[in-house]
Amino acid sequence: MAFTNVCLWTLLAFMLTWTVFYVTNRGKKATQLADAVVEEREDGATDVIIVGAGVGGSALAYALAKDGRRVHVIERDLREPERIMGEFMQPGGRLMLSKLGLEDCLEGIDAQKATGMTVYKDGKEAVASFPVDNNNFPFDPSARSFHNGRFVQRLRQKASSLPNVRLEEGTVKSLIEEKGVIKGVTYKNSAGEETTALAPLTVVCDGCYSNLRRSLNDNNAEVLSYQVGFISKNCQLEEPEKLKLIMSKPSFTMLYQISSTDVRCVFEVLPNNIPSISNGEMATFVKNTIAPQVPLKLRKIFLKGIDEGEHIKAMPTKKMTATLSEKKGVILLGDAFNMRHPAIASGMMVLLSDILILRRLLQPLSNLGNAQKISQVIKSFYDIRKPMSATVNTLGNAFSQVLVASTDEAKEAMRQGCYDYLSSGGFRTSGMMALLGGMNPRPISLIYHLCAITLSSIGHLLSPFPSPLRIWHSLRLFGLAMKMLVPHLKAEGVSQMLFPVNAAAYSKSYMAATAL
Ligand SMILES: Cc1cc2nc3c(=O)[nH]c(=O)nc-3n(C[C@H](O)[C@H](O)[C@H](O)COP(=O)(O)OP(=O)(O)OC[C@H]3O[C@@H](n4cnc5c(N)ncnc54)[C@H](O)[C@@H]3O)c2cc1C
Repeated sequence: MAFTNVCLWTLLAFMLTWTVFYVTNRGKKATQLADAVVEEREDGATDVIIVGAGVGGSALAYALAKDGRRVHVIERDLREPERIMGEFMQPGGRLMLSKLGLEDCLEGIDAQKATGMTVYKDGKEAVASFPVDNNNFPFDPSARSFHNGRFVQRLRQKASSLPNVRLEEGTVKSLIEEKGVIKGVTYKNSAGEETTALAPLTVVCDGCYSNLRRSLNDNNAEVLSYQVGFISKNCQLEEPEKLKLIMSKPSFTMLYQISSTDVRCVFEVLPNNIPSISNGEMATFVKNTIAPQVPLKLRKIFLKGIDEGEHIKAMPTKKMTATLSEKKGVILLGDAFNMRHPAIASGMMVLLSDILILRRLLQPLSNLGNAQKISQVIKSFYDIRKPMSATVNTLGNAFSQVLVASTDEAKEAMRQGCYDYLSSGGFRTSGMMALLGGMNPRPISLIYHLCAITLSSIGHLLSPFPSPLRIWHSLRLFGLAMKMLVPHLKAEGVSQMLFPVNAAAYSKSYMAATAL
């Protein structure tokens, strides 16, 4: 007893000493920072240069200009983009848009309401809806799907309608750097002249093919697969409010309404086996391999686009963990900063959440020329974004792996388990849909549901009785699940992800009903 008491008191004393040391040290650091001689730059009329006016660059330009910053956005091509990415805005993303005052950019573009999805596997189907009674989500629980280019144009118009935003067509060639501080960019303007722009802060938001990232960090994107898509025009899906997810082979196929008359058809192919689009092999692959797996009631619409010779496009799907740059005076954002598999269509949501966080952190700074303070902002930004970004990144990467068909019994059991879980209704379905919709960005909930899927898949595999072979497959399935989850957790930072206070703070600040 006496020994236990001594141990407890020693531990308490240690913790008290550590706390006092930590608090004092933090105080000292803060004072040092305030006293530090910081370089205040006066670079003329611009506060922020933004490279790229895609989803992120345009939204950020609007947010910062609303706070009074003078923003110069340089975009390579101001025509309406035609892409097969960024066509589905999750409910969580719509909440972020509304907090940024940009919700009206989803209006006037014939965007379609989506309330969930219908999942198809081996002749069976199940409906999974976004939960309508989620007390933690203070917004309309529905998504919107649309032509990405129309949405981007609305964002650009909205940003450039502000007098303190200058949106210019030009291609940024390089960043101007002096002693580790980014001072601006060199770019080719629409007249073809090489010129420069200077500002105390440069935000690089040049998308998934970013050229500028290389001069800021050595982060490399990993190509996971390709998404191949085309549009079937002048048609409407049965129950158009539900995205159709088909668990096909080699991986998933999706159909969703992107306007009142256009249906996006998209499927995934693995990197080592991509039929050529230009010589017609892809169209044949669609007809002979993918179409027969599309349920009969959807097949006519699926084939319509191919039969009418609609353009087929392929996009690499990539993943890249977020890494901070050592350089000062610069922020990387959007796909140039962080990417996850797009199976759960959430890249824009993470990006808009990032913009909200950055905007809030930058608001107290009267002058963006204090490179040291900007560095502090970036470090805080990196931590605050974790609940949303880590949940979405881990879910996207794990979900995409589960959706790949396999002849391996353990992998297939996991895939079946995922279908069963999503189609079971009740708490399991609503929990997963809240995660997929960005309505509950809590890593701990994600881990809970991923573990539950694993355990129910194992239960399924062992039934009706646990033979030695079934036990062996179950153990392998468990190993696979760990292999799927652990690297993602490690990449996102276990402690940052699992510390529940971070998620609670994020929800309180960024998911609350109140405007920012
Ligand atoms: C196949 C696929 C499907 C996806 N589907 C979805 C989805 O349904 N929902 C979702 O939320 N997310 C989805 N995503 C992710 C989402 O599209 C991205 O996260 C989002 O578009 C990133 O926005 P961004 O502003 O970083 O980049 P972008 O929107 O790509 O914008 C980058 C801009 O920078 C410009 N630019 C590039 N280089 C230069 C330069 N040197 N100088 C000047 N300008 C330059 C480009 O022209 C472009 O306008 C998908 C991704 C993929 C790959």
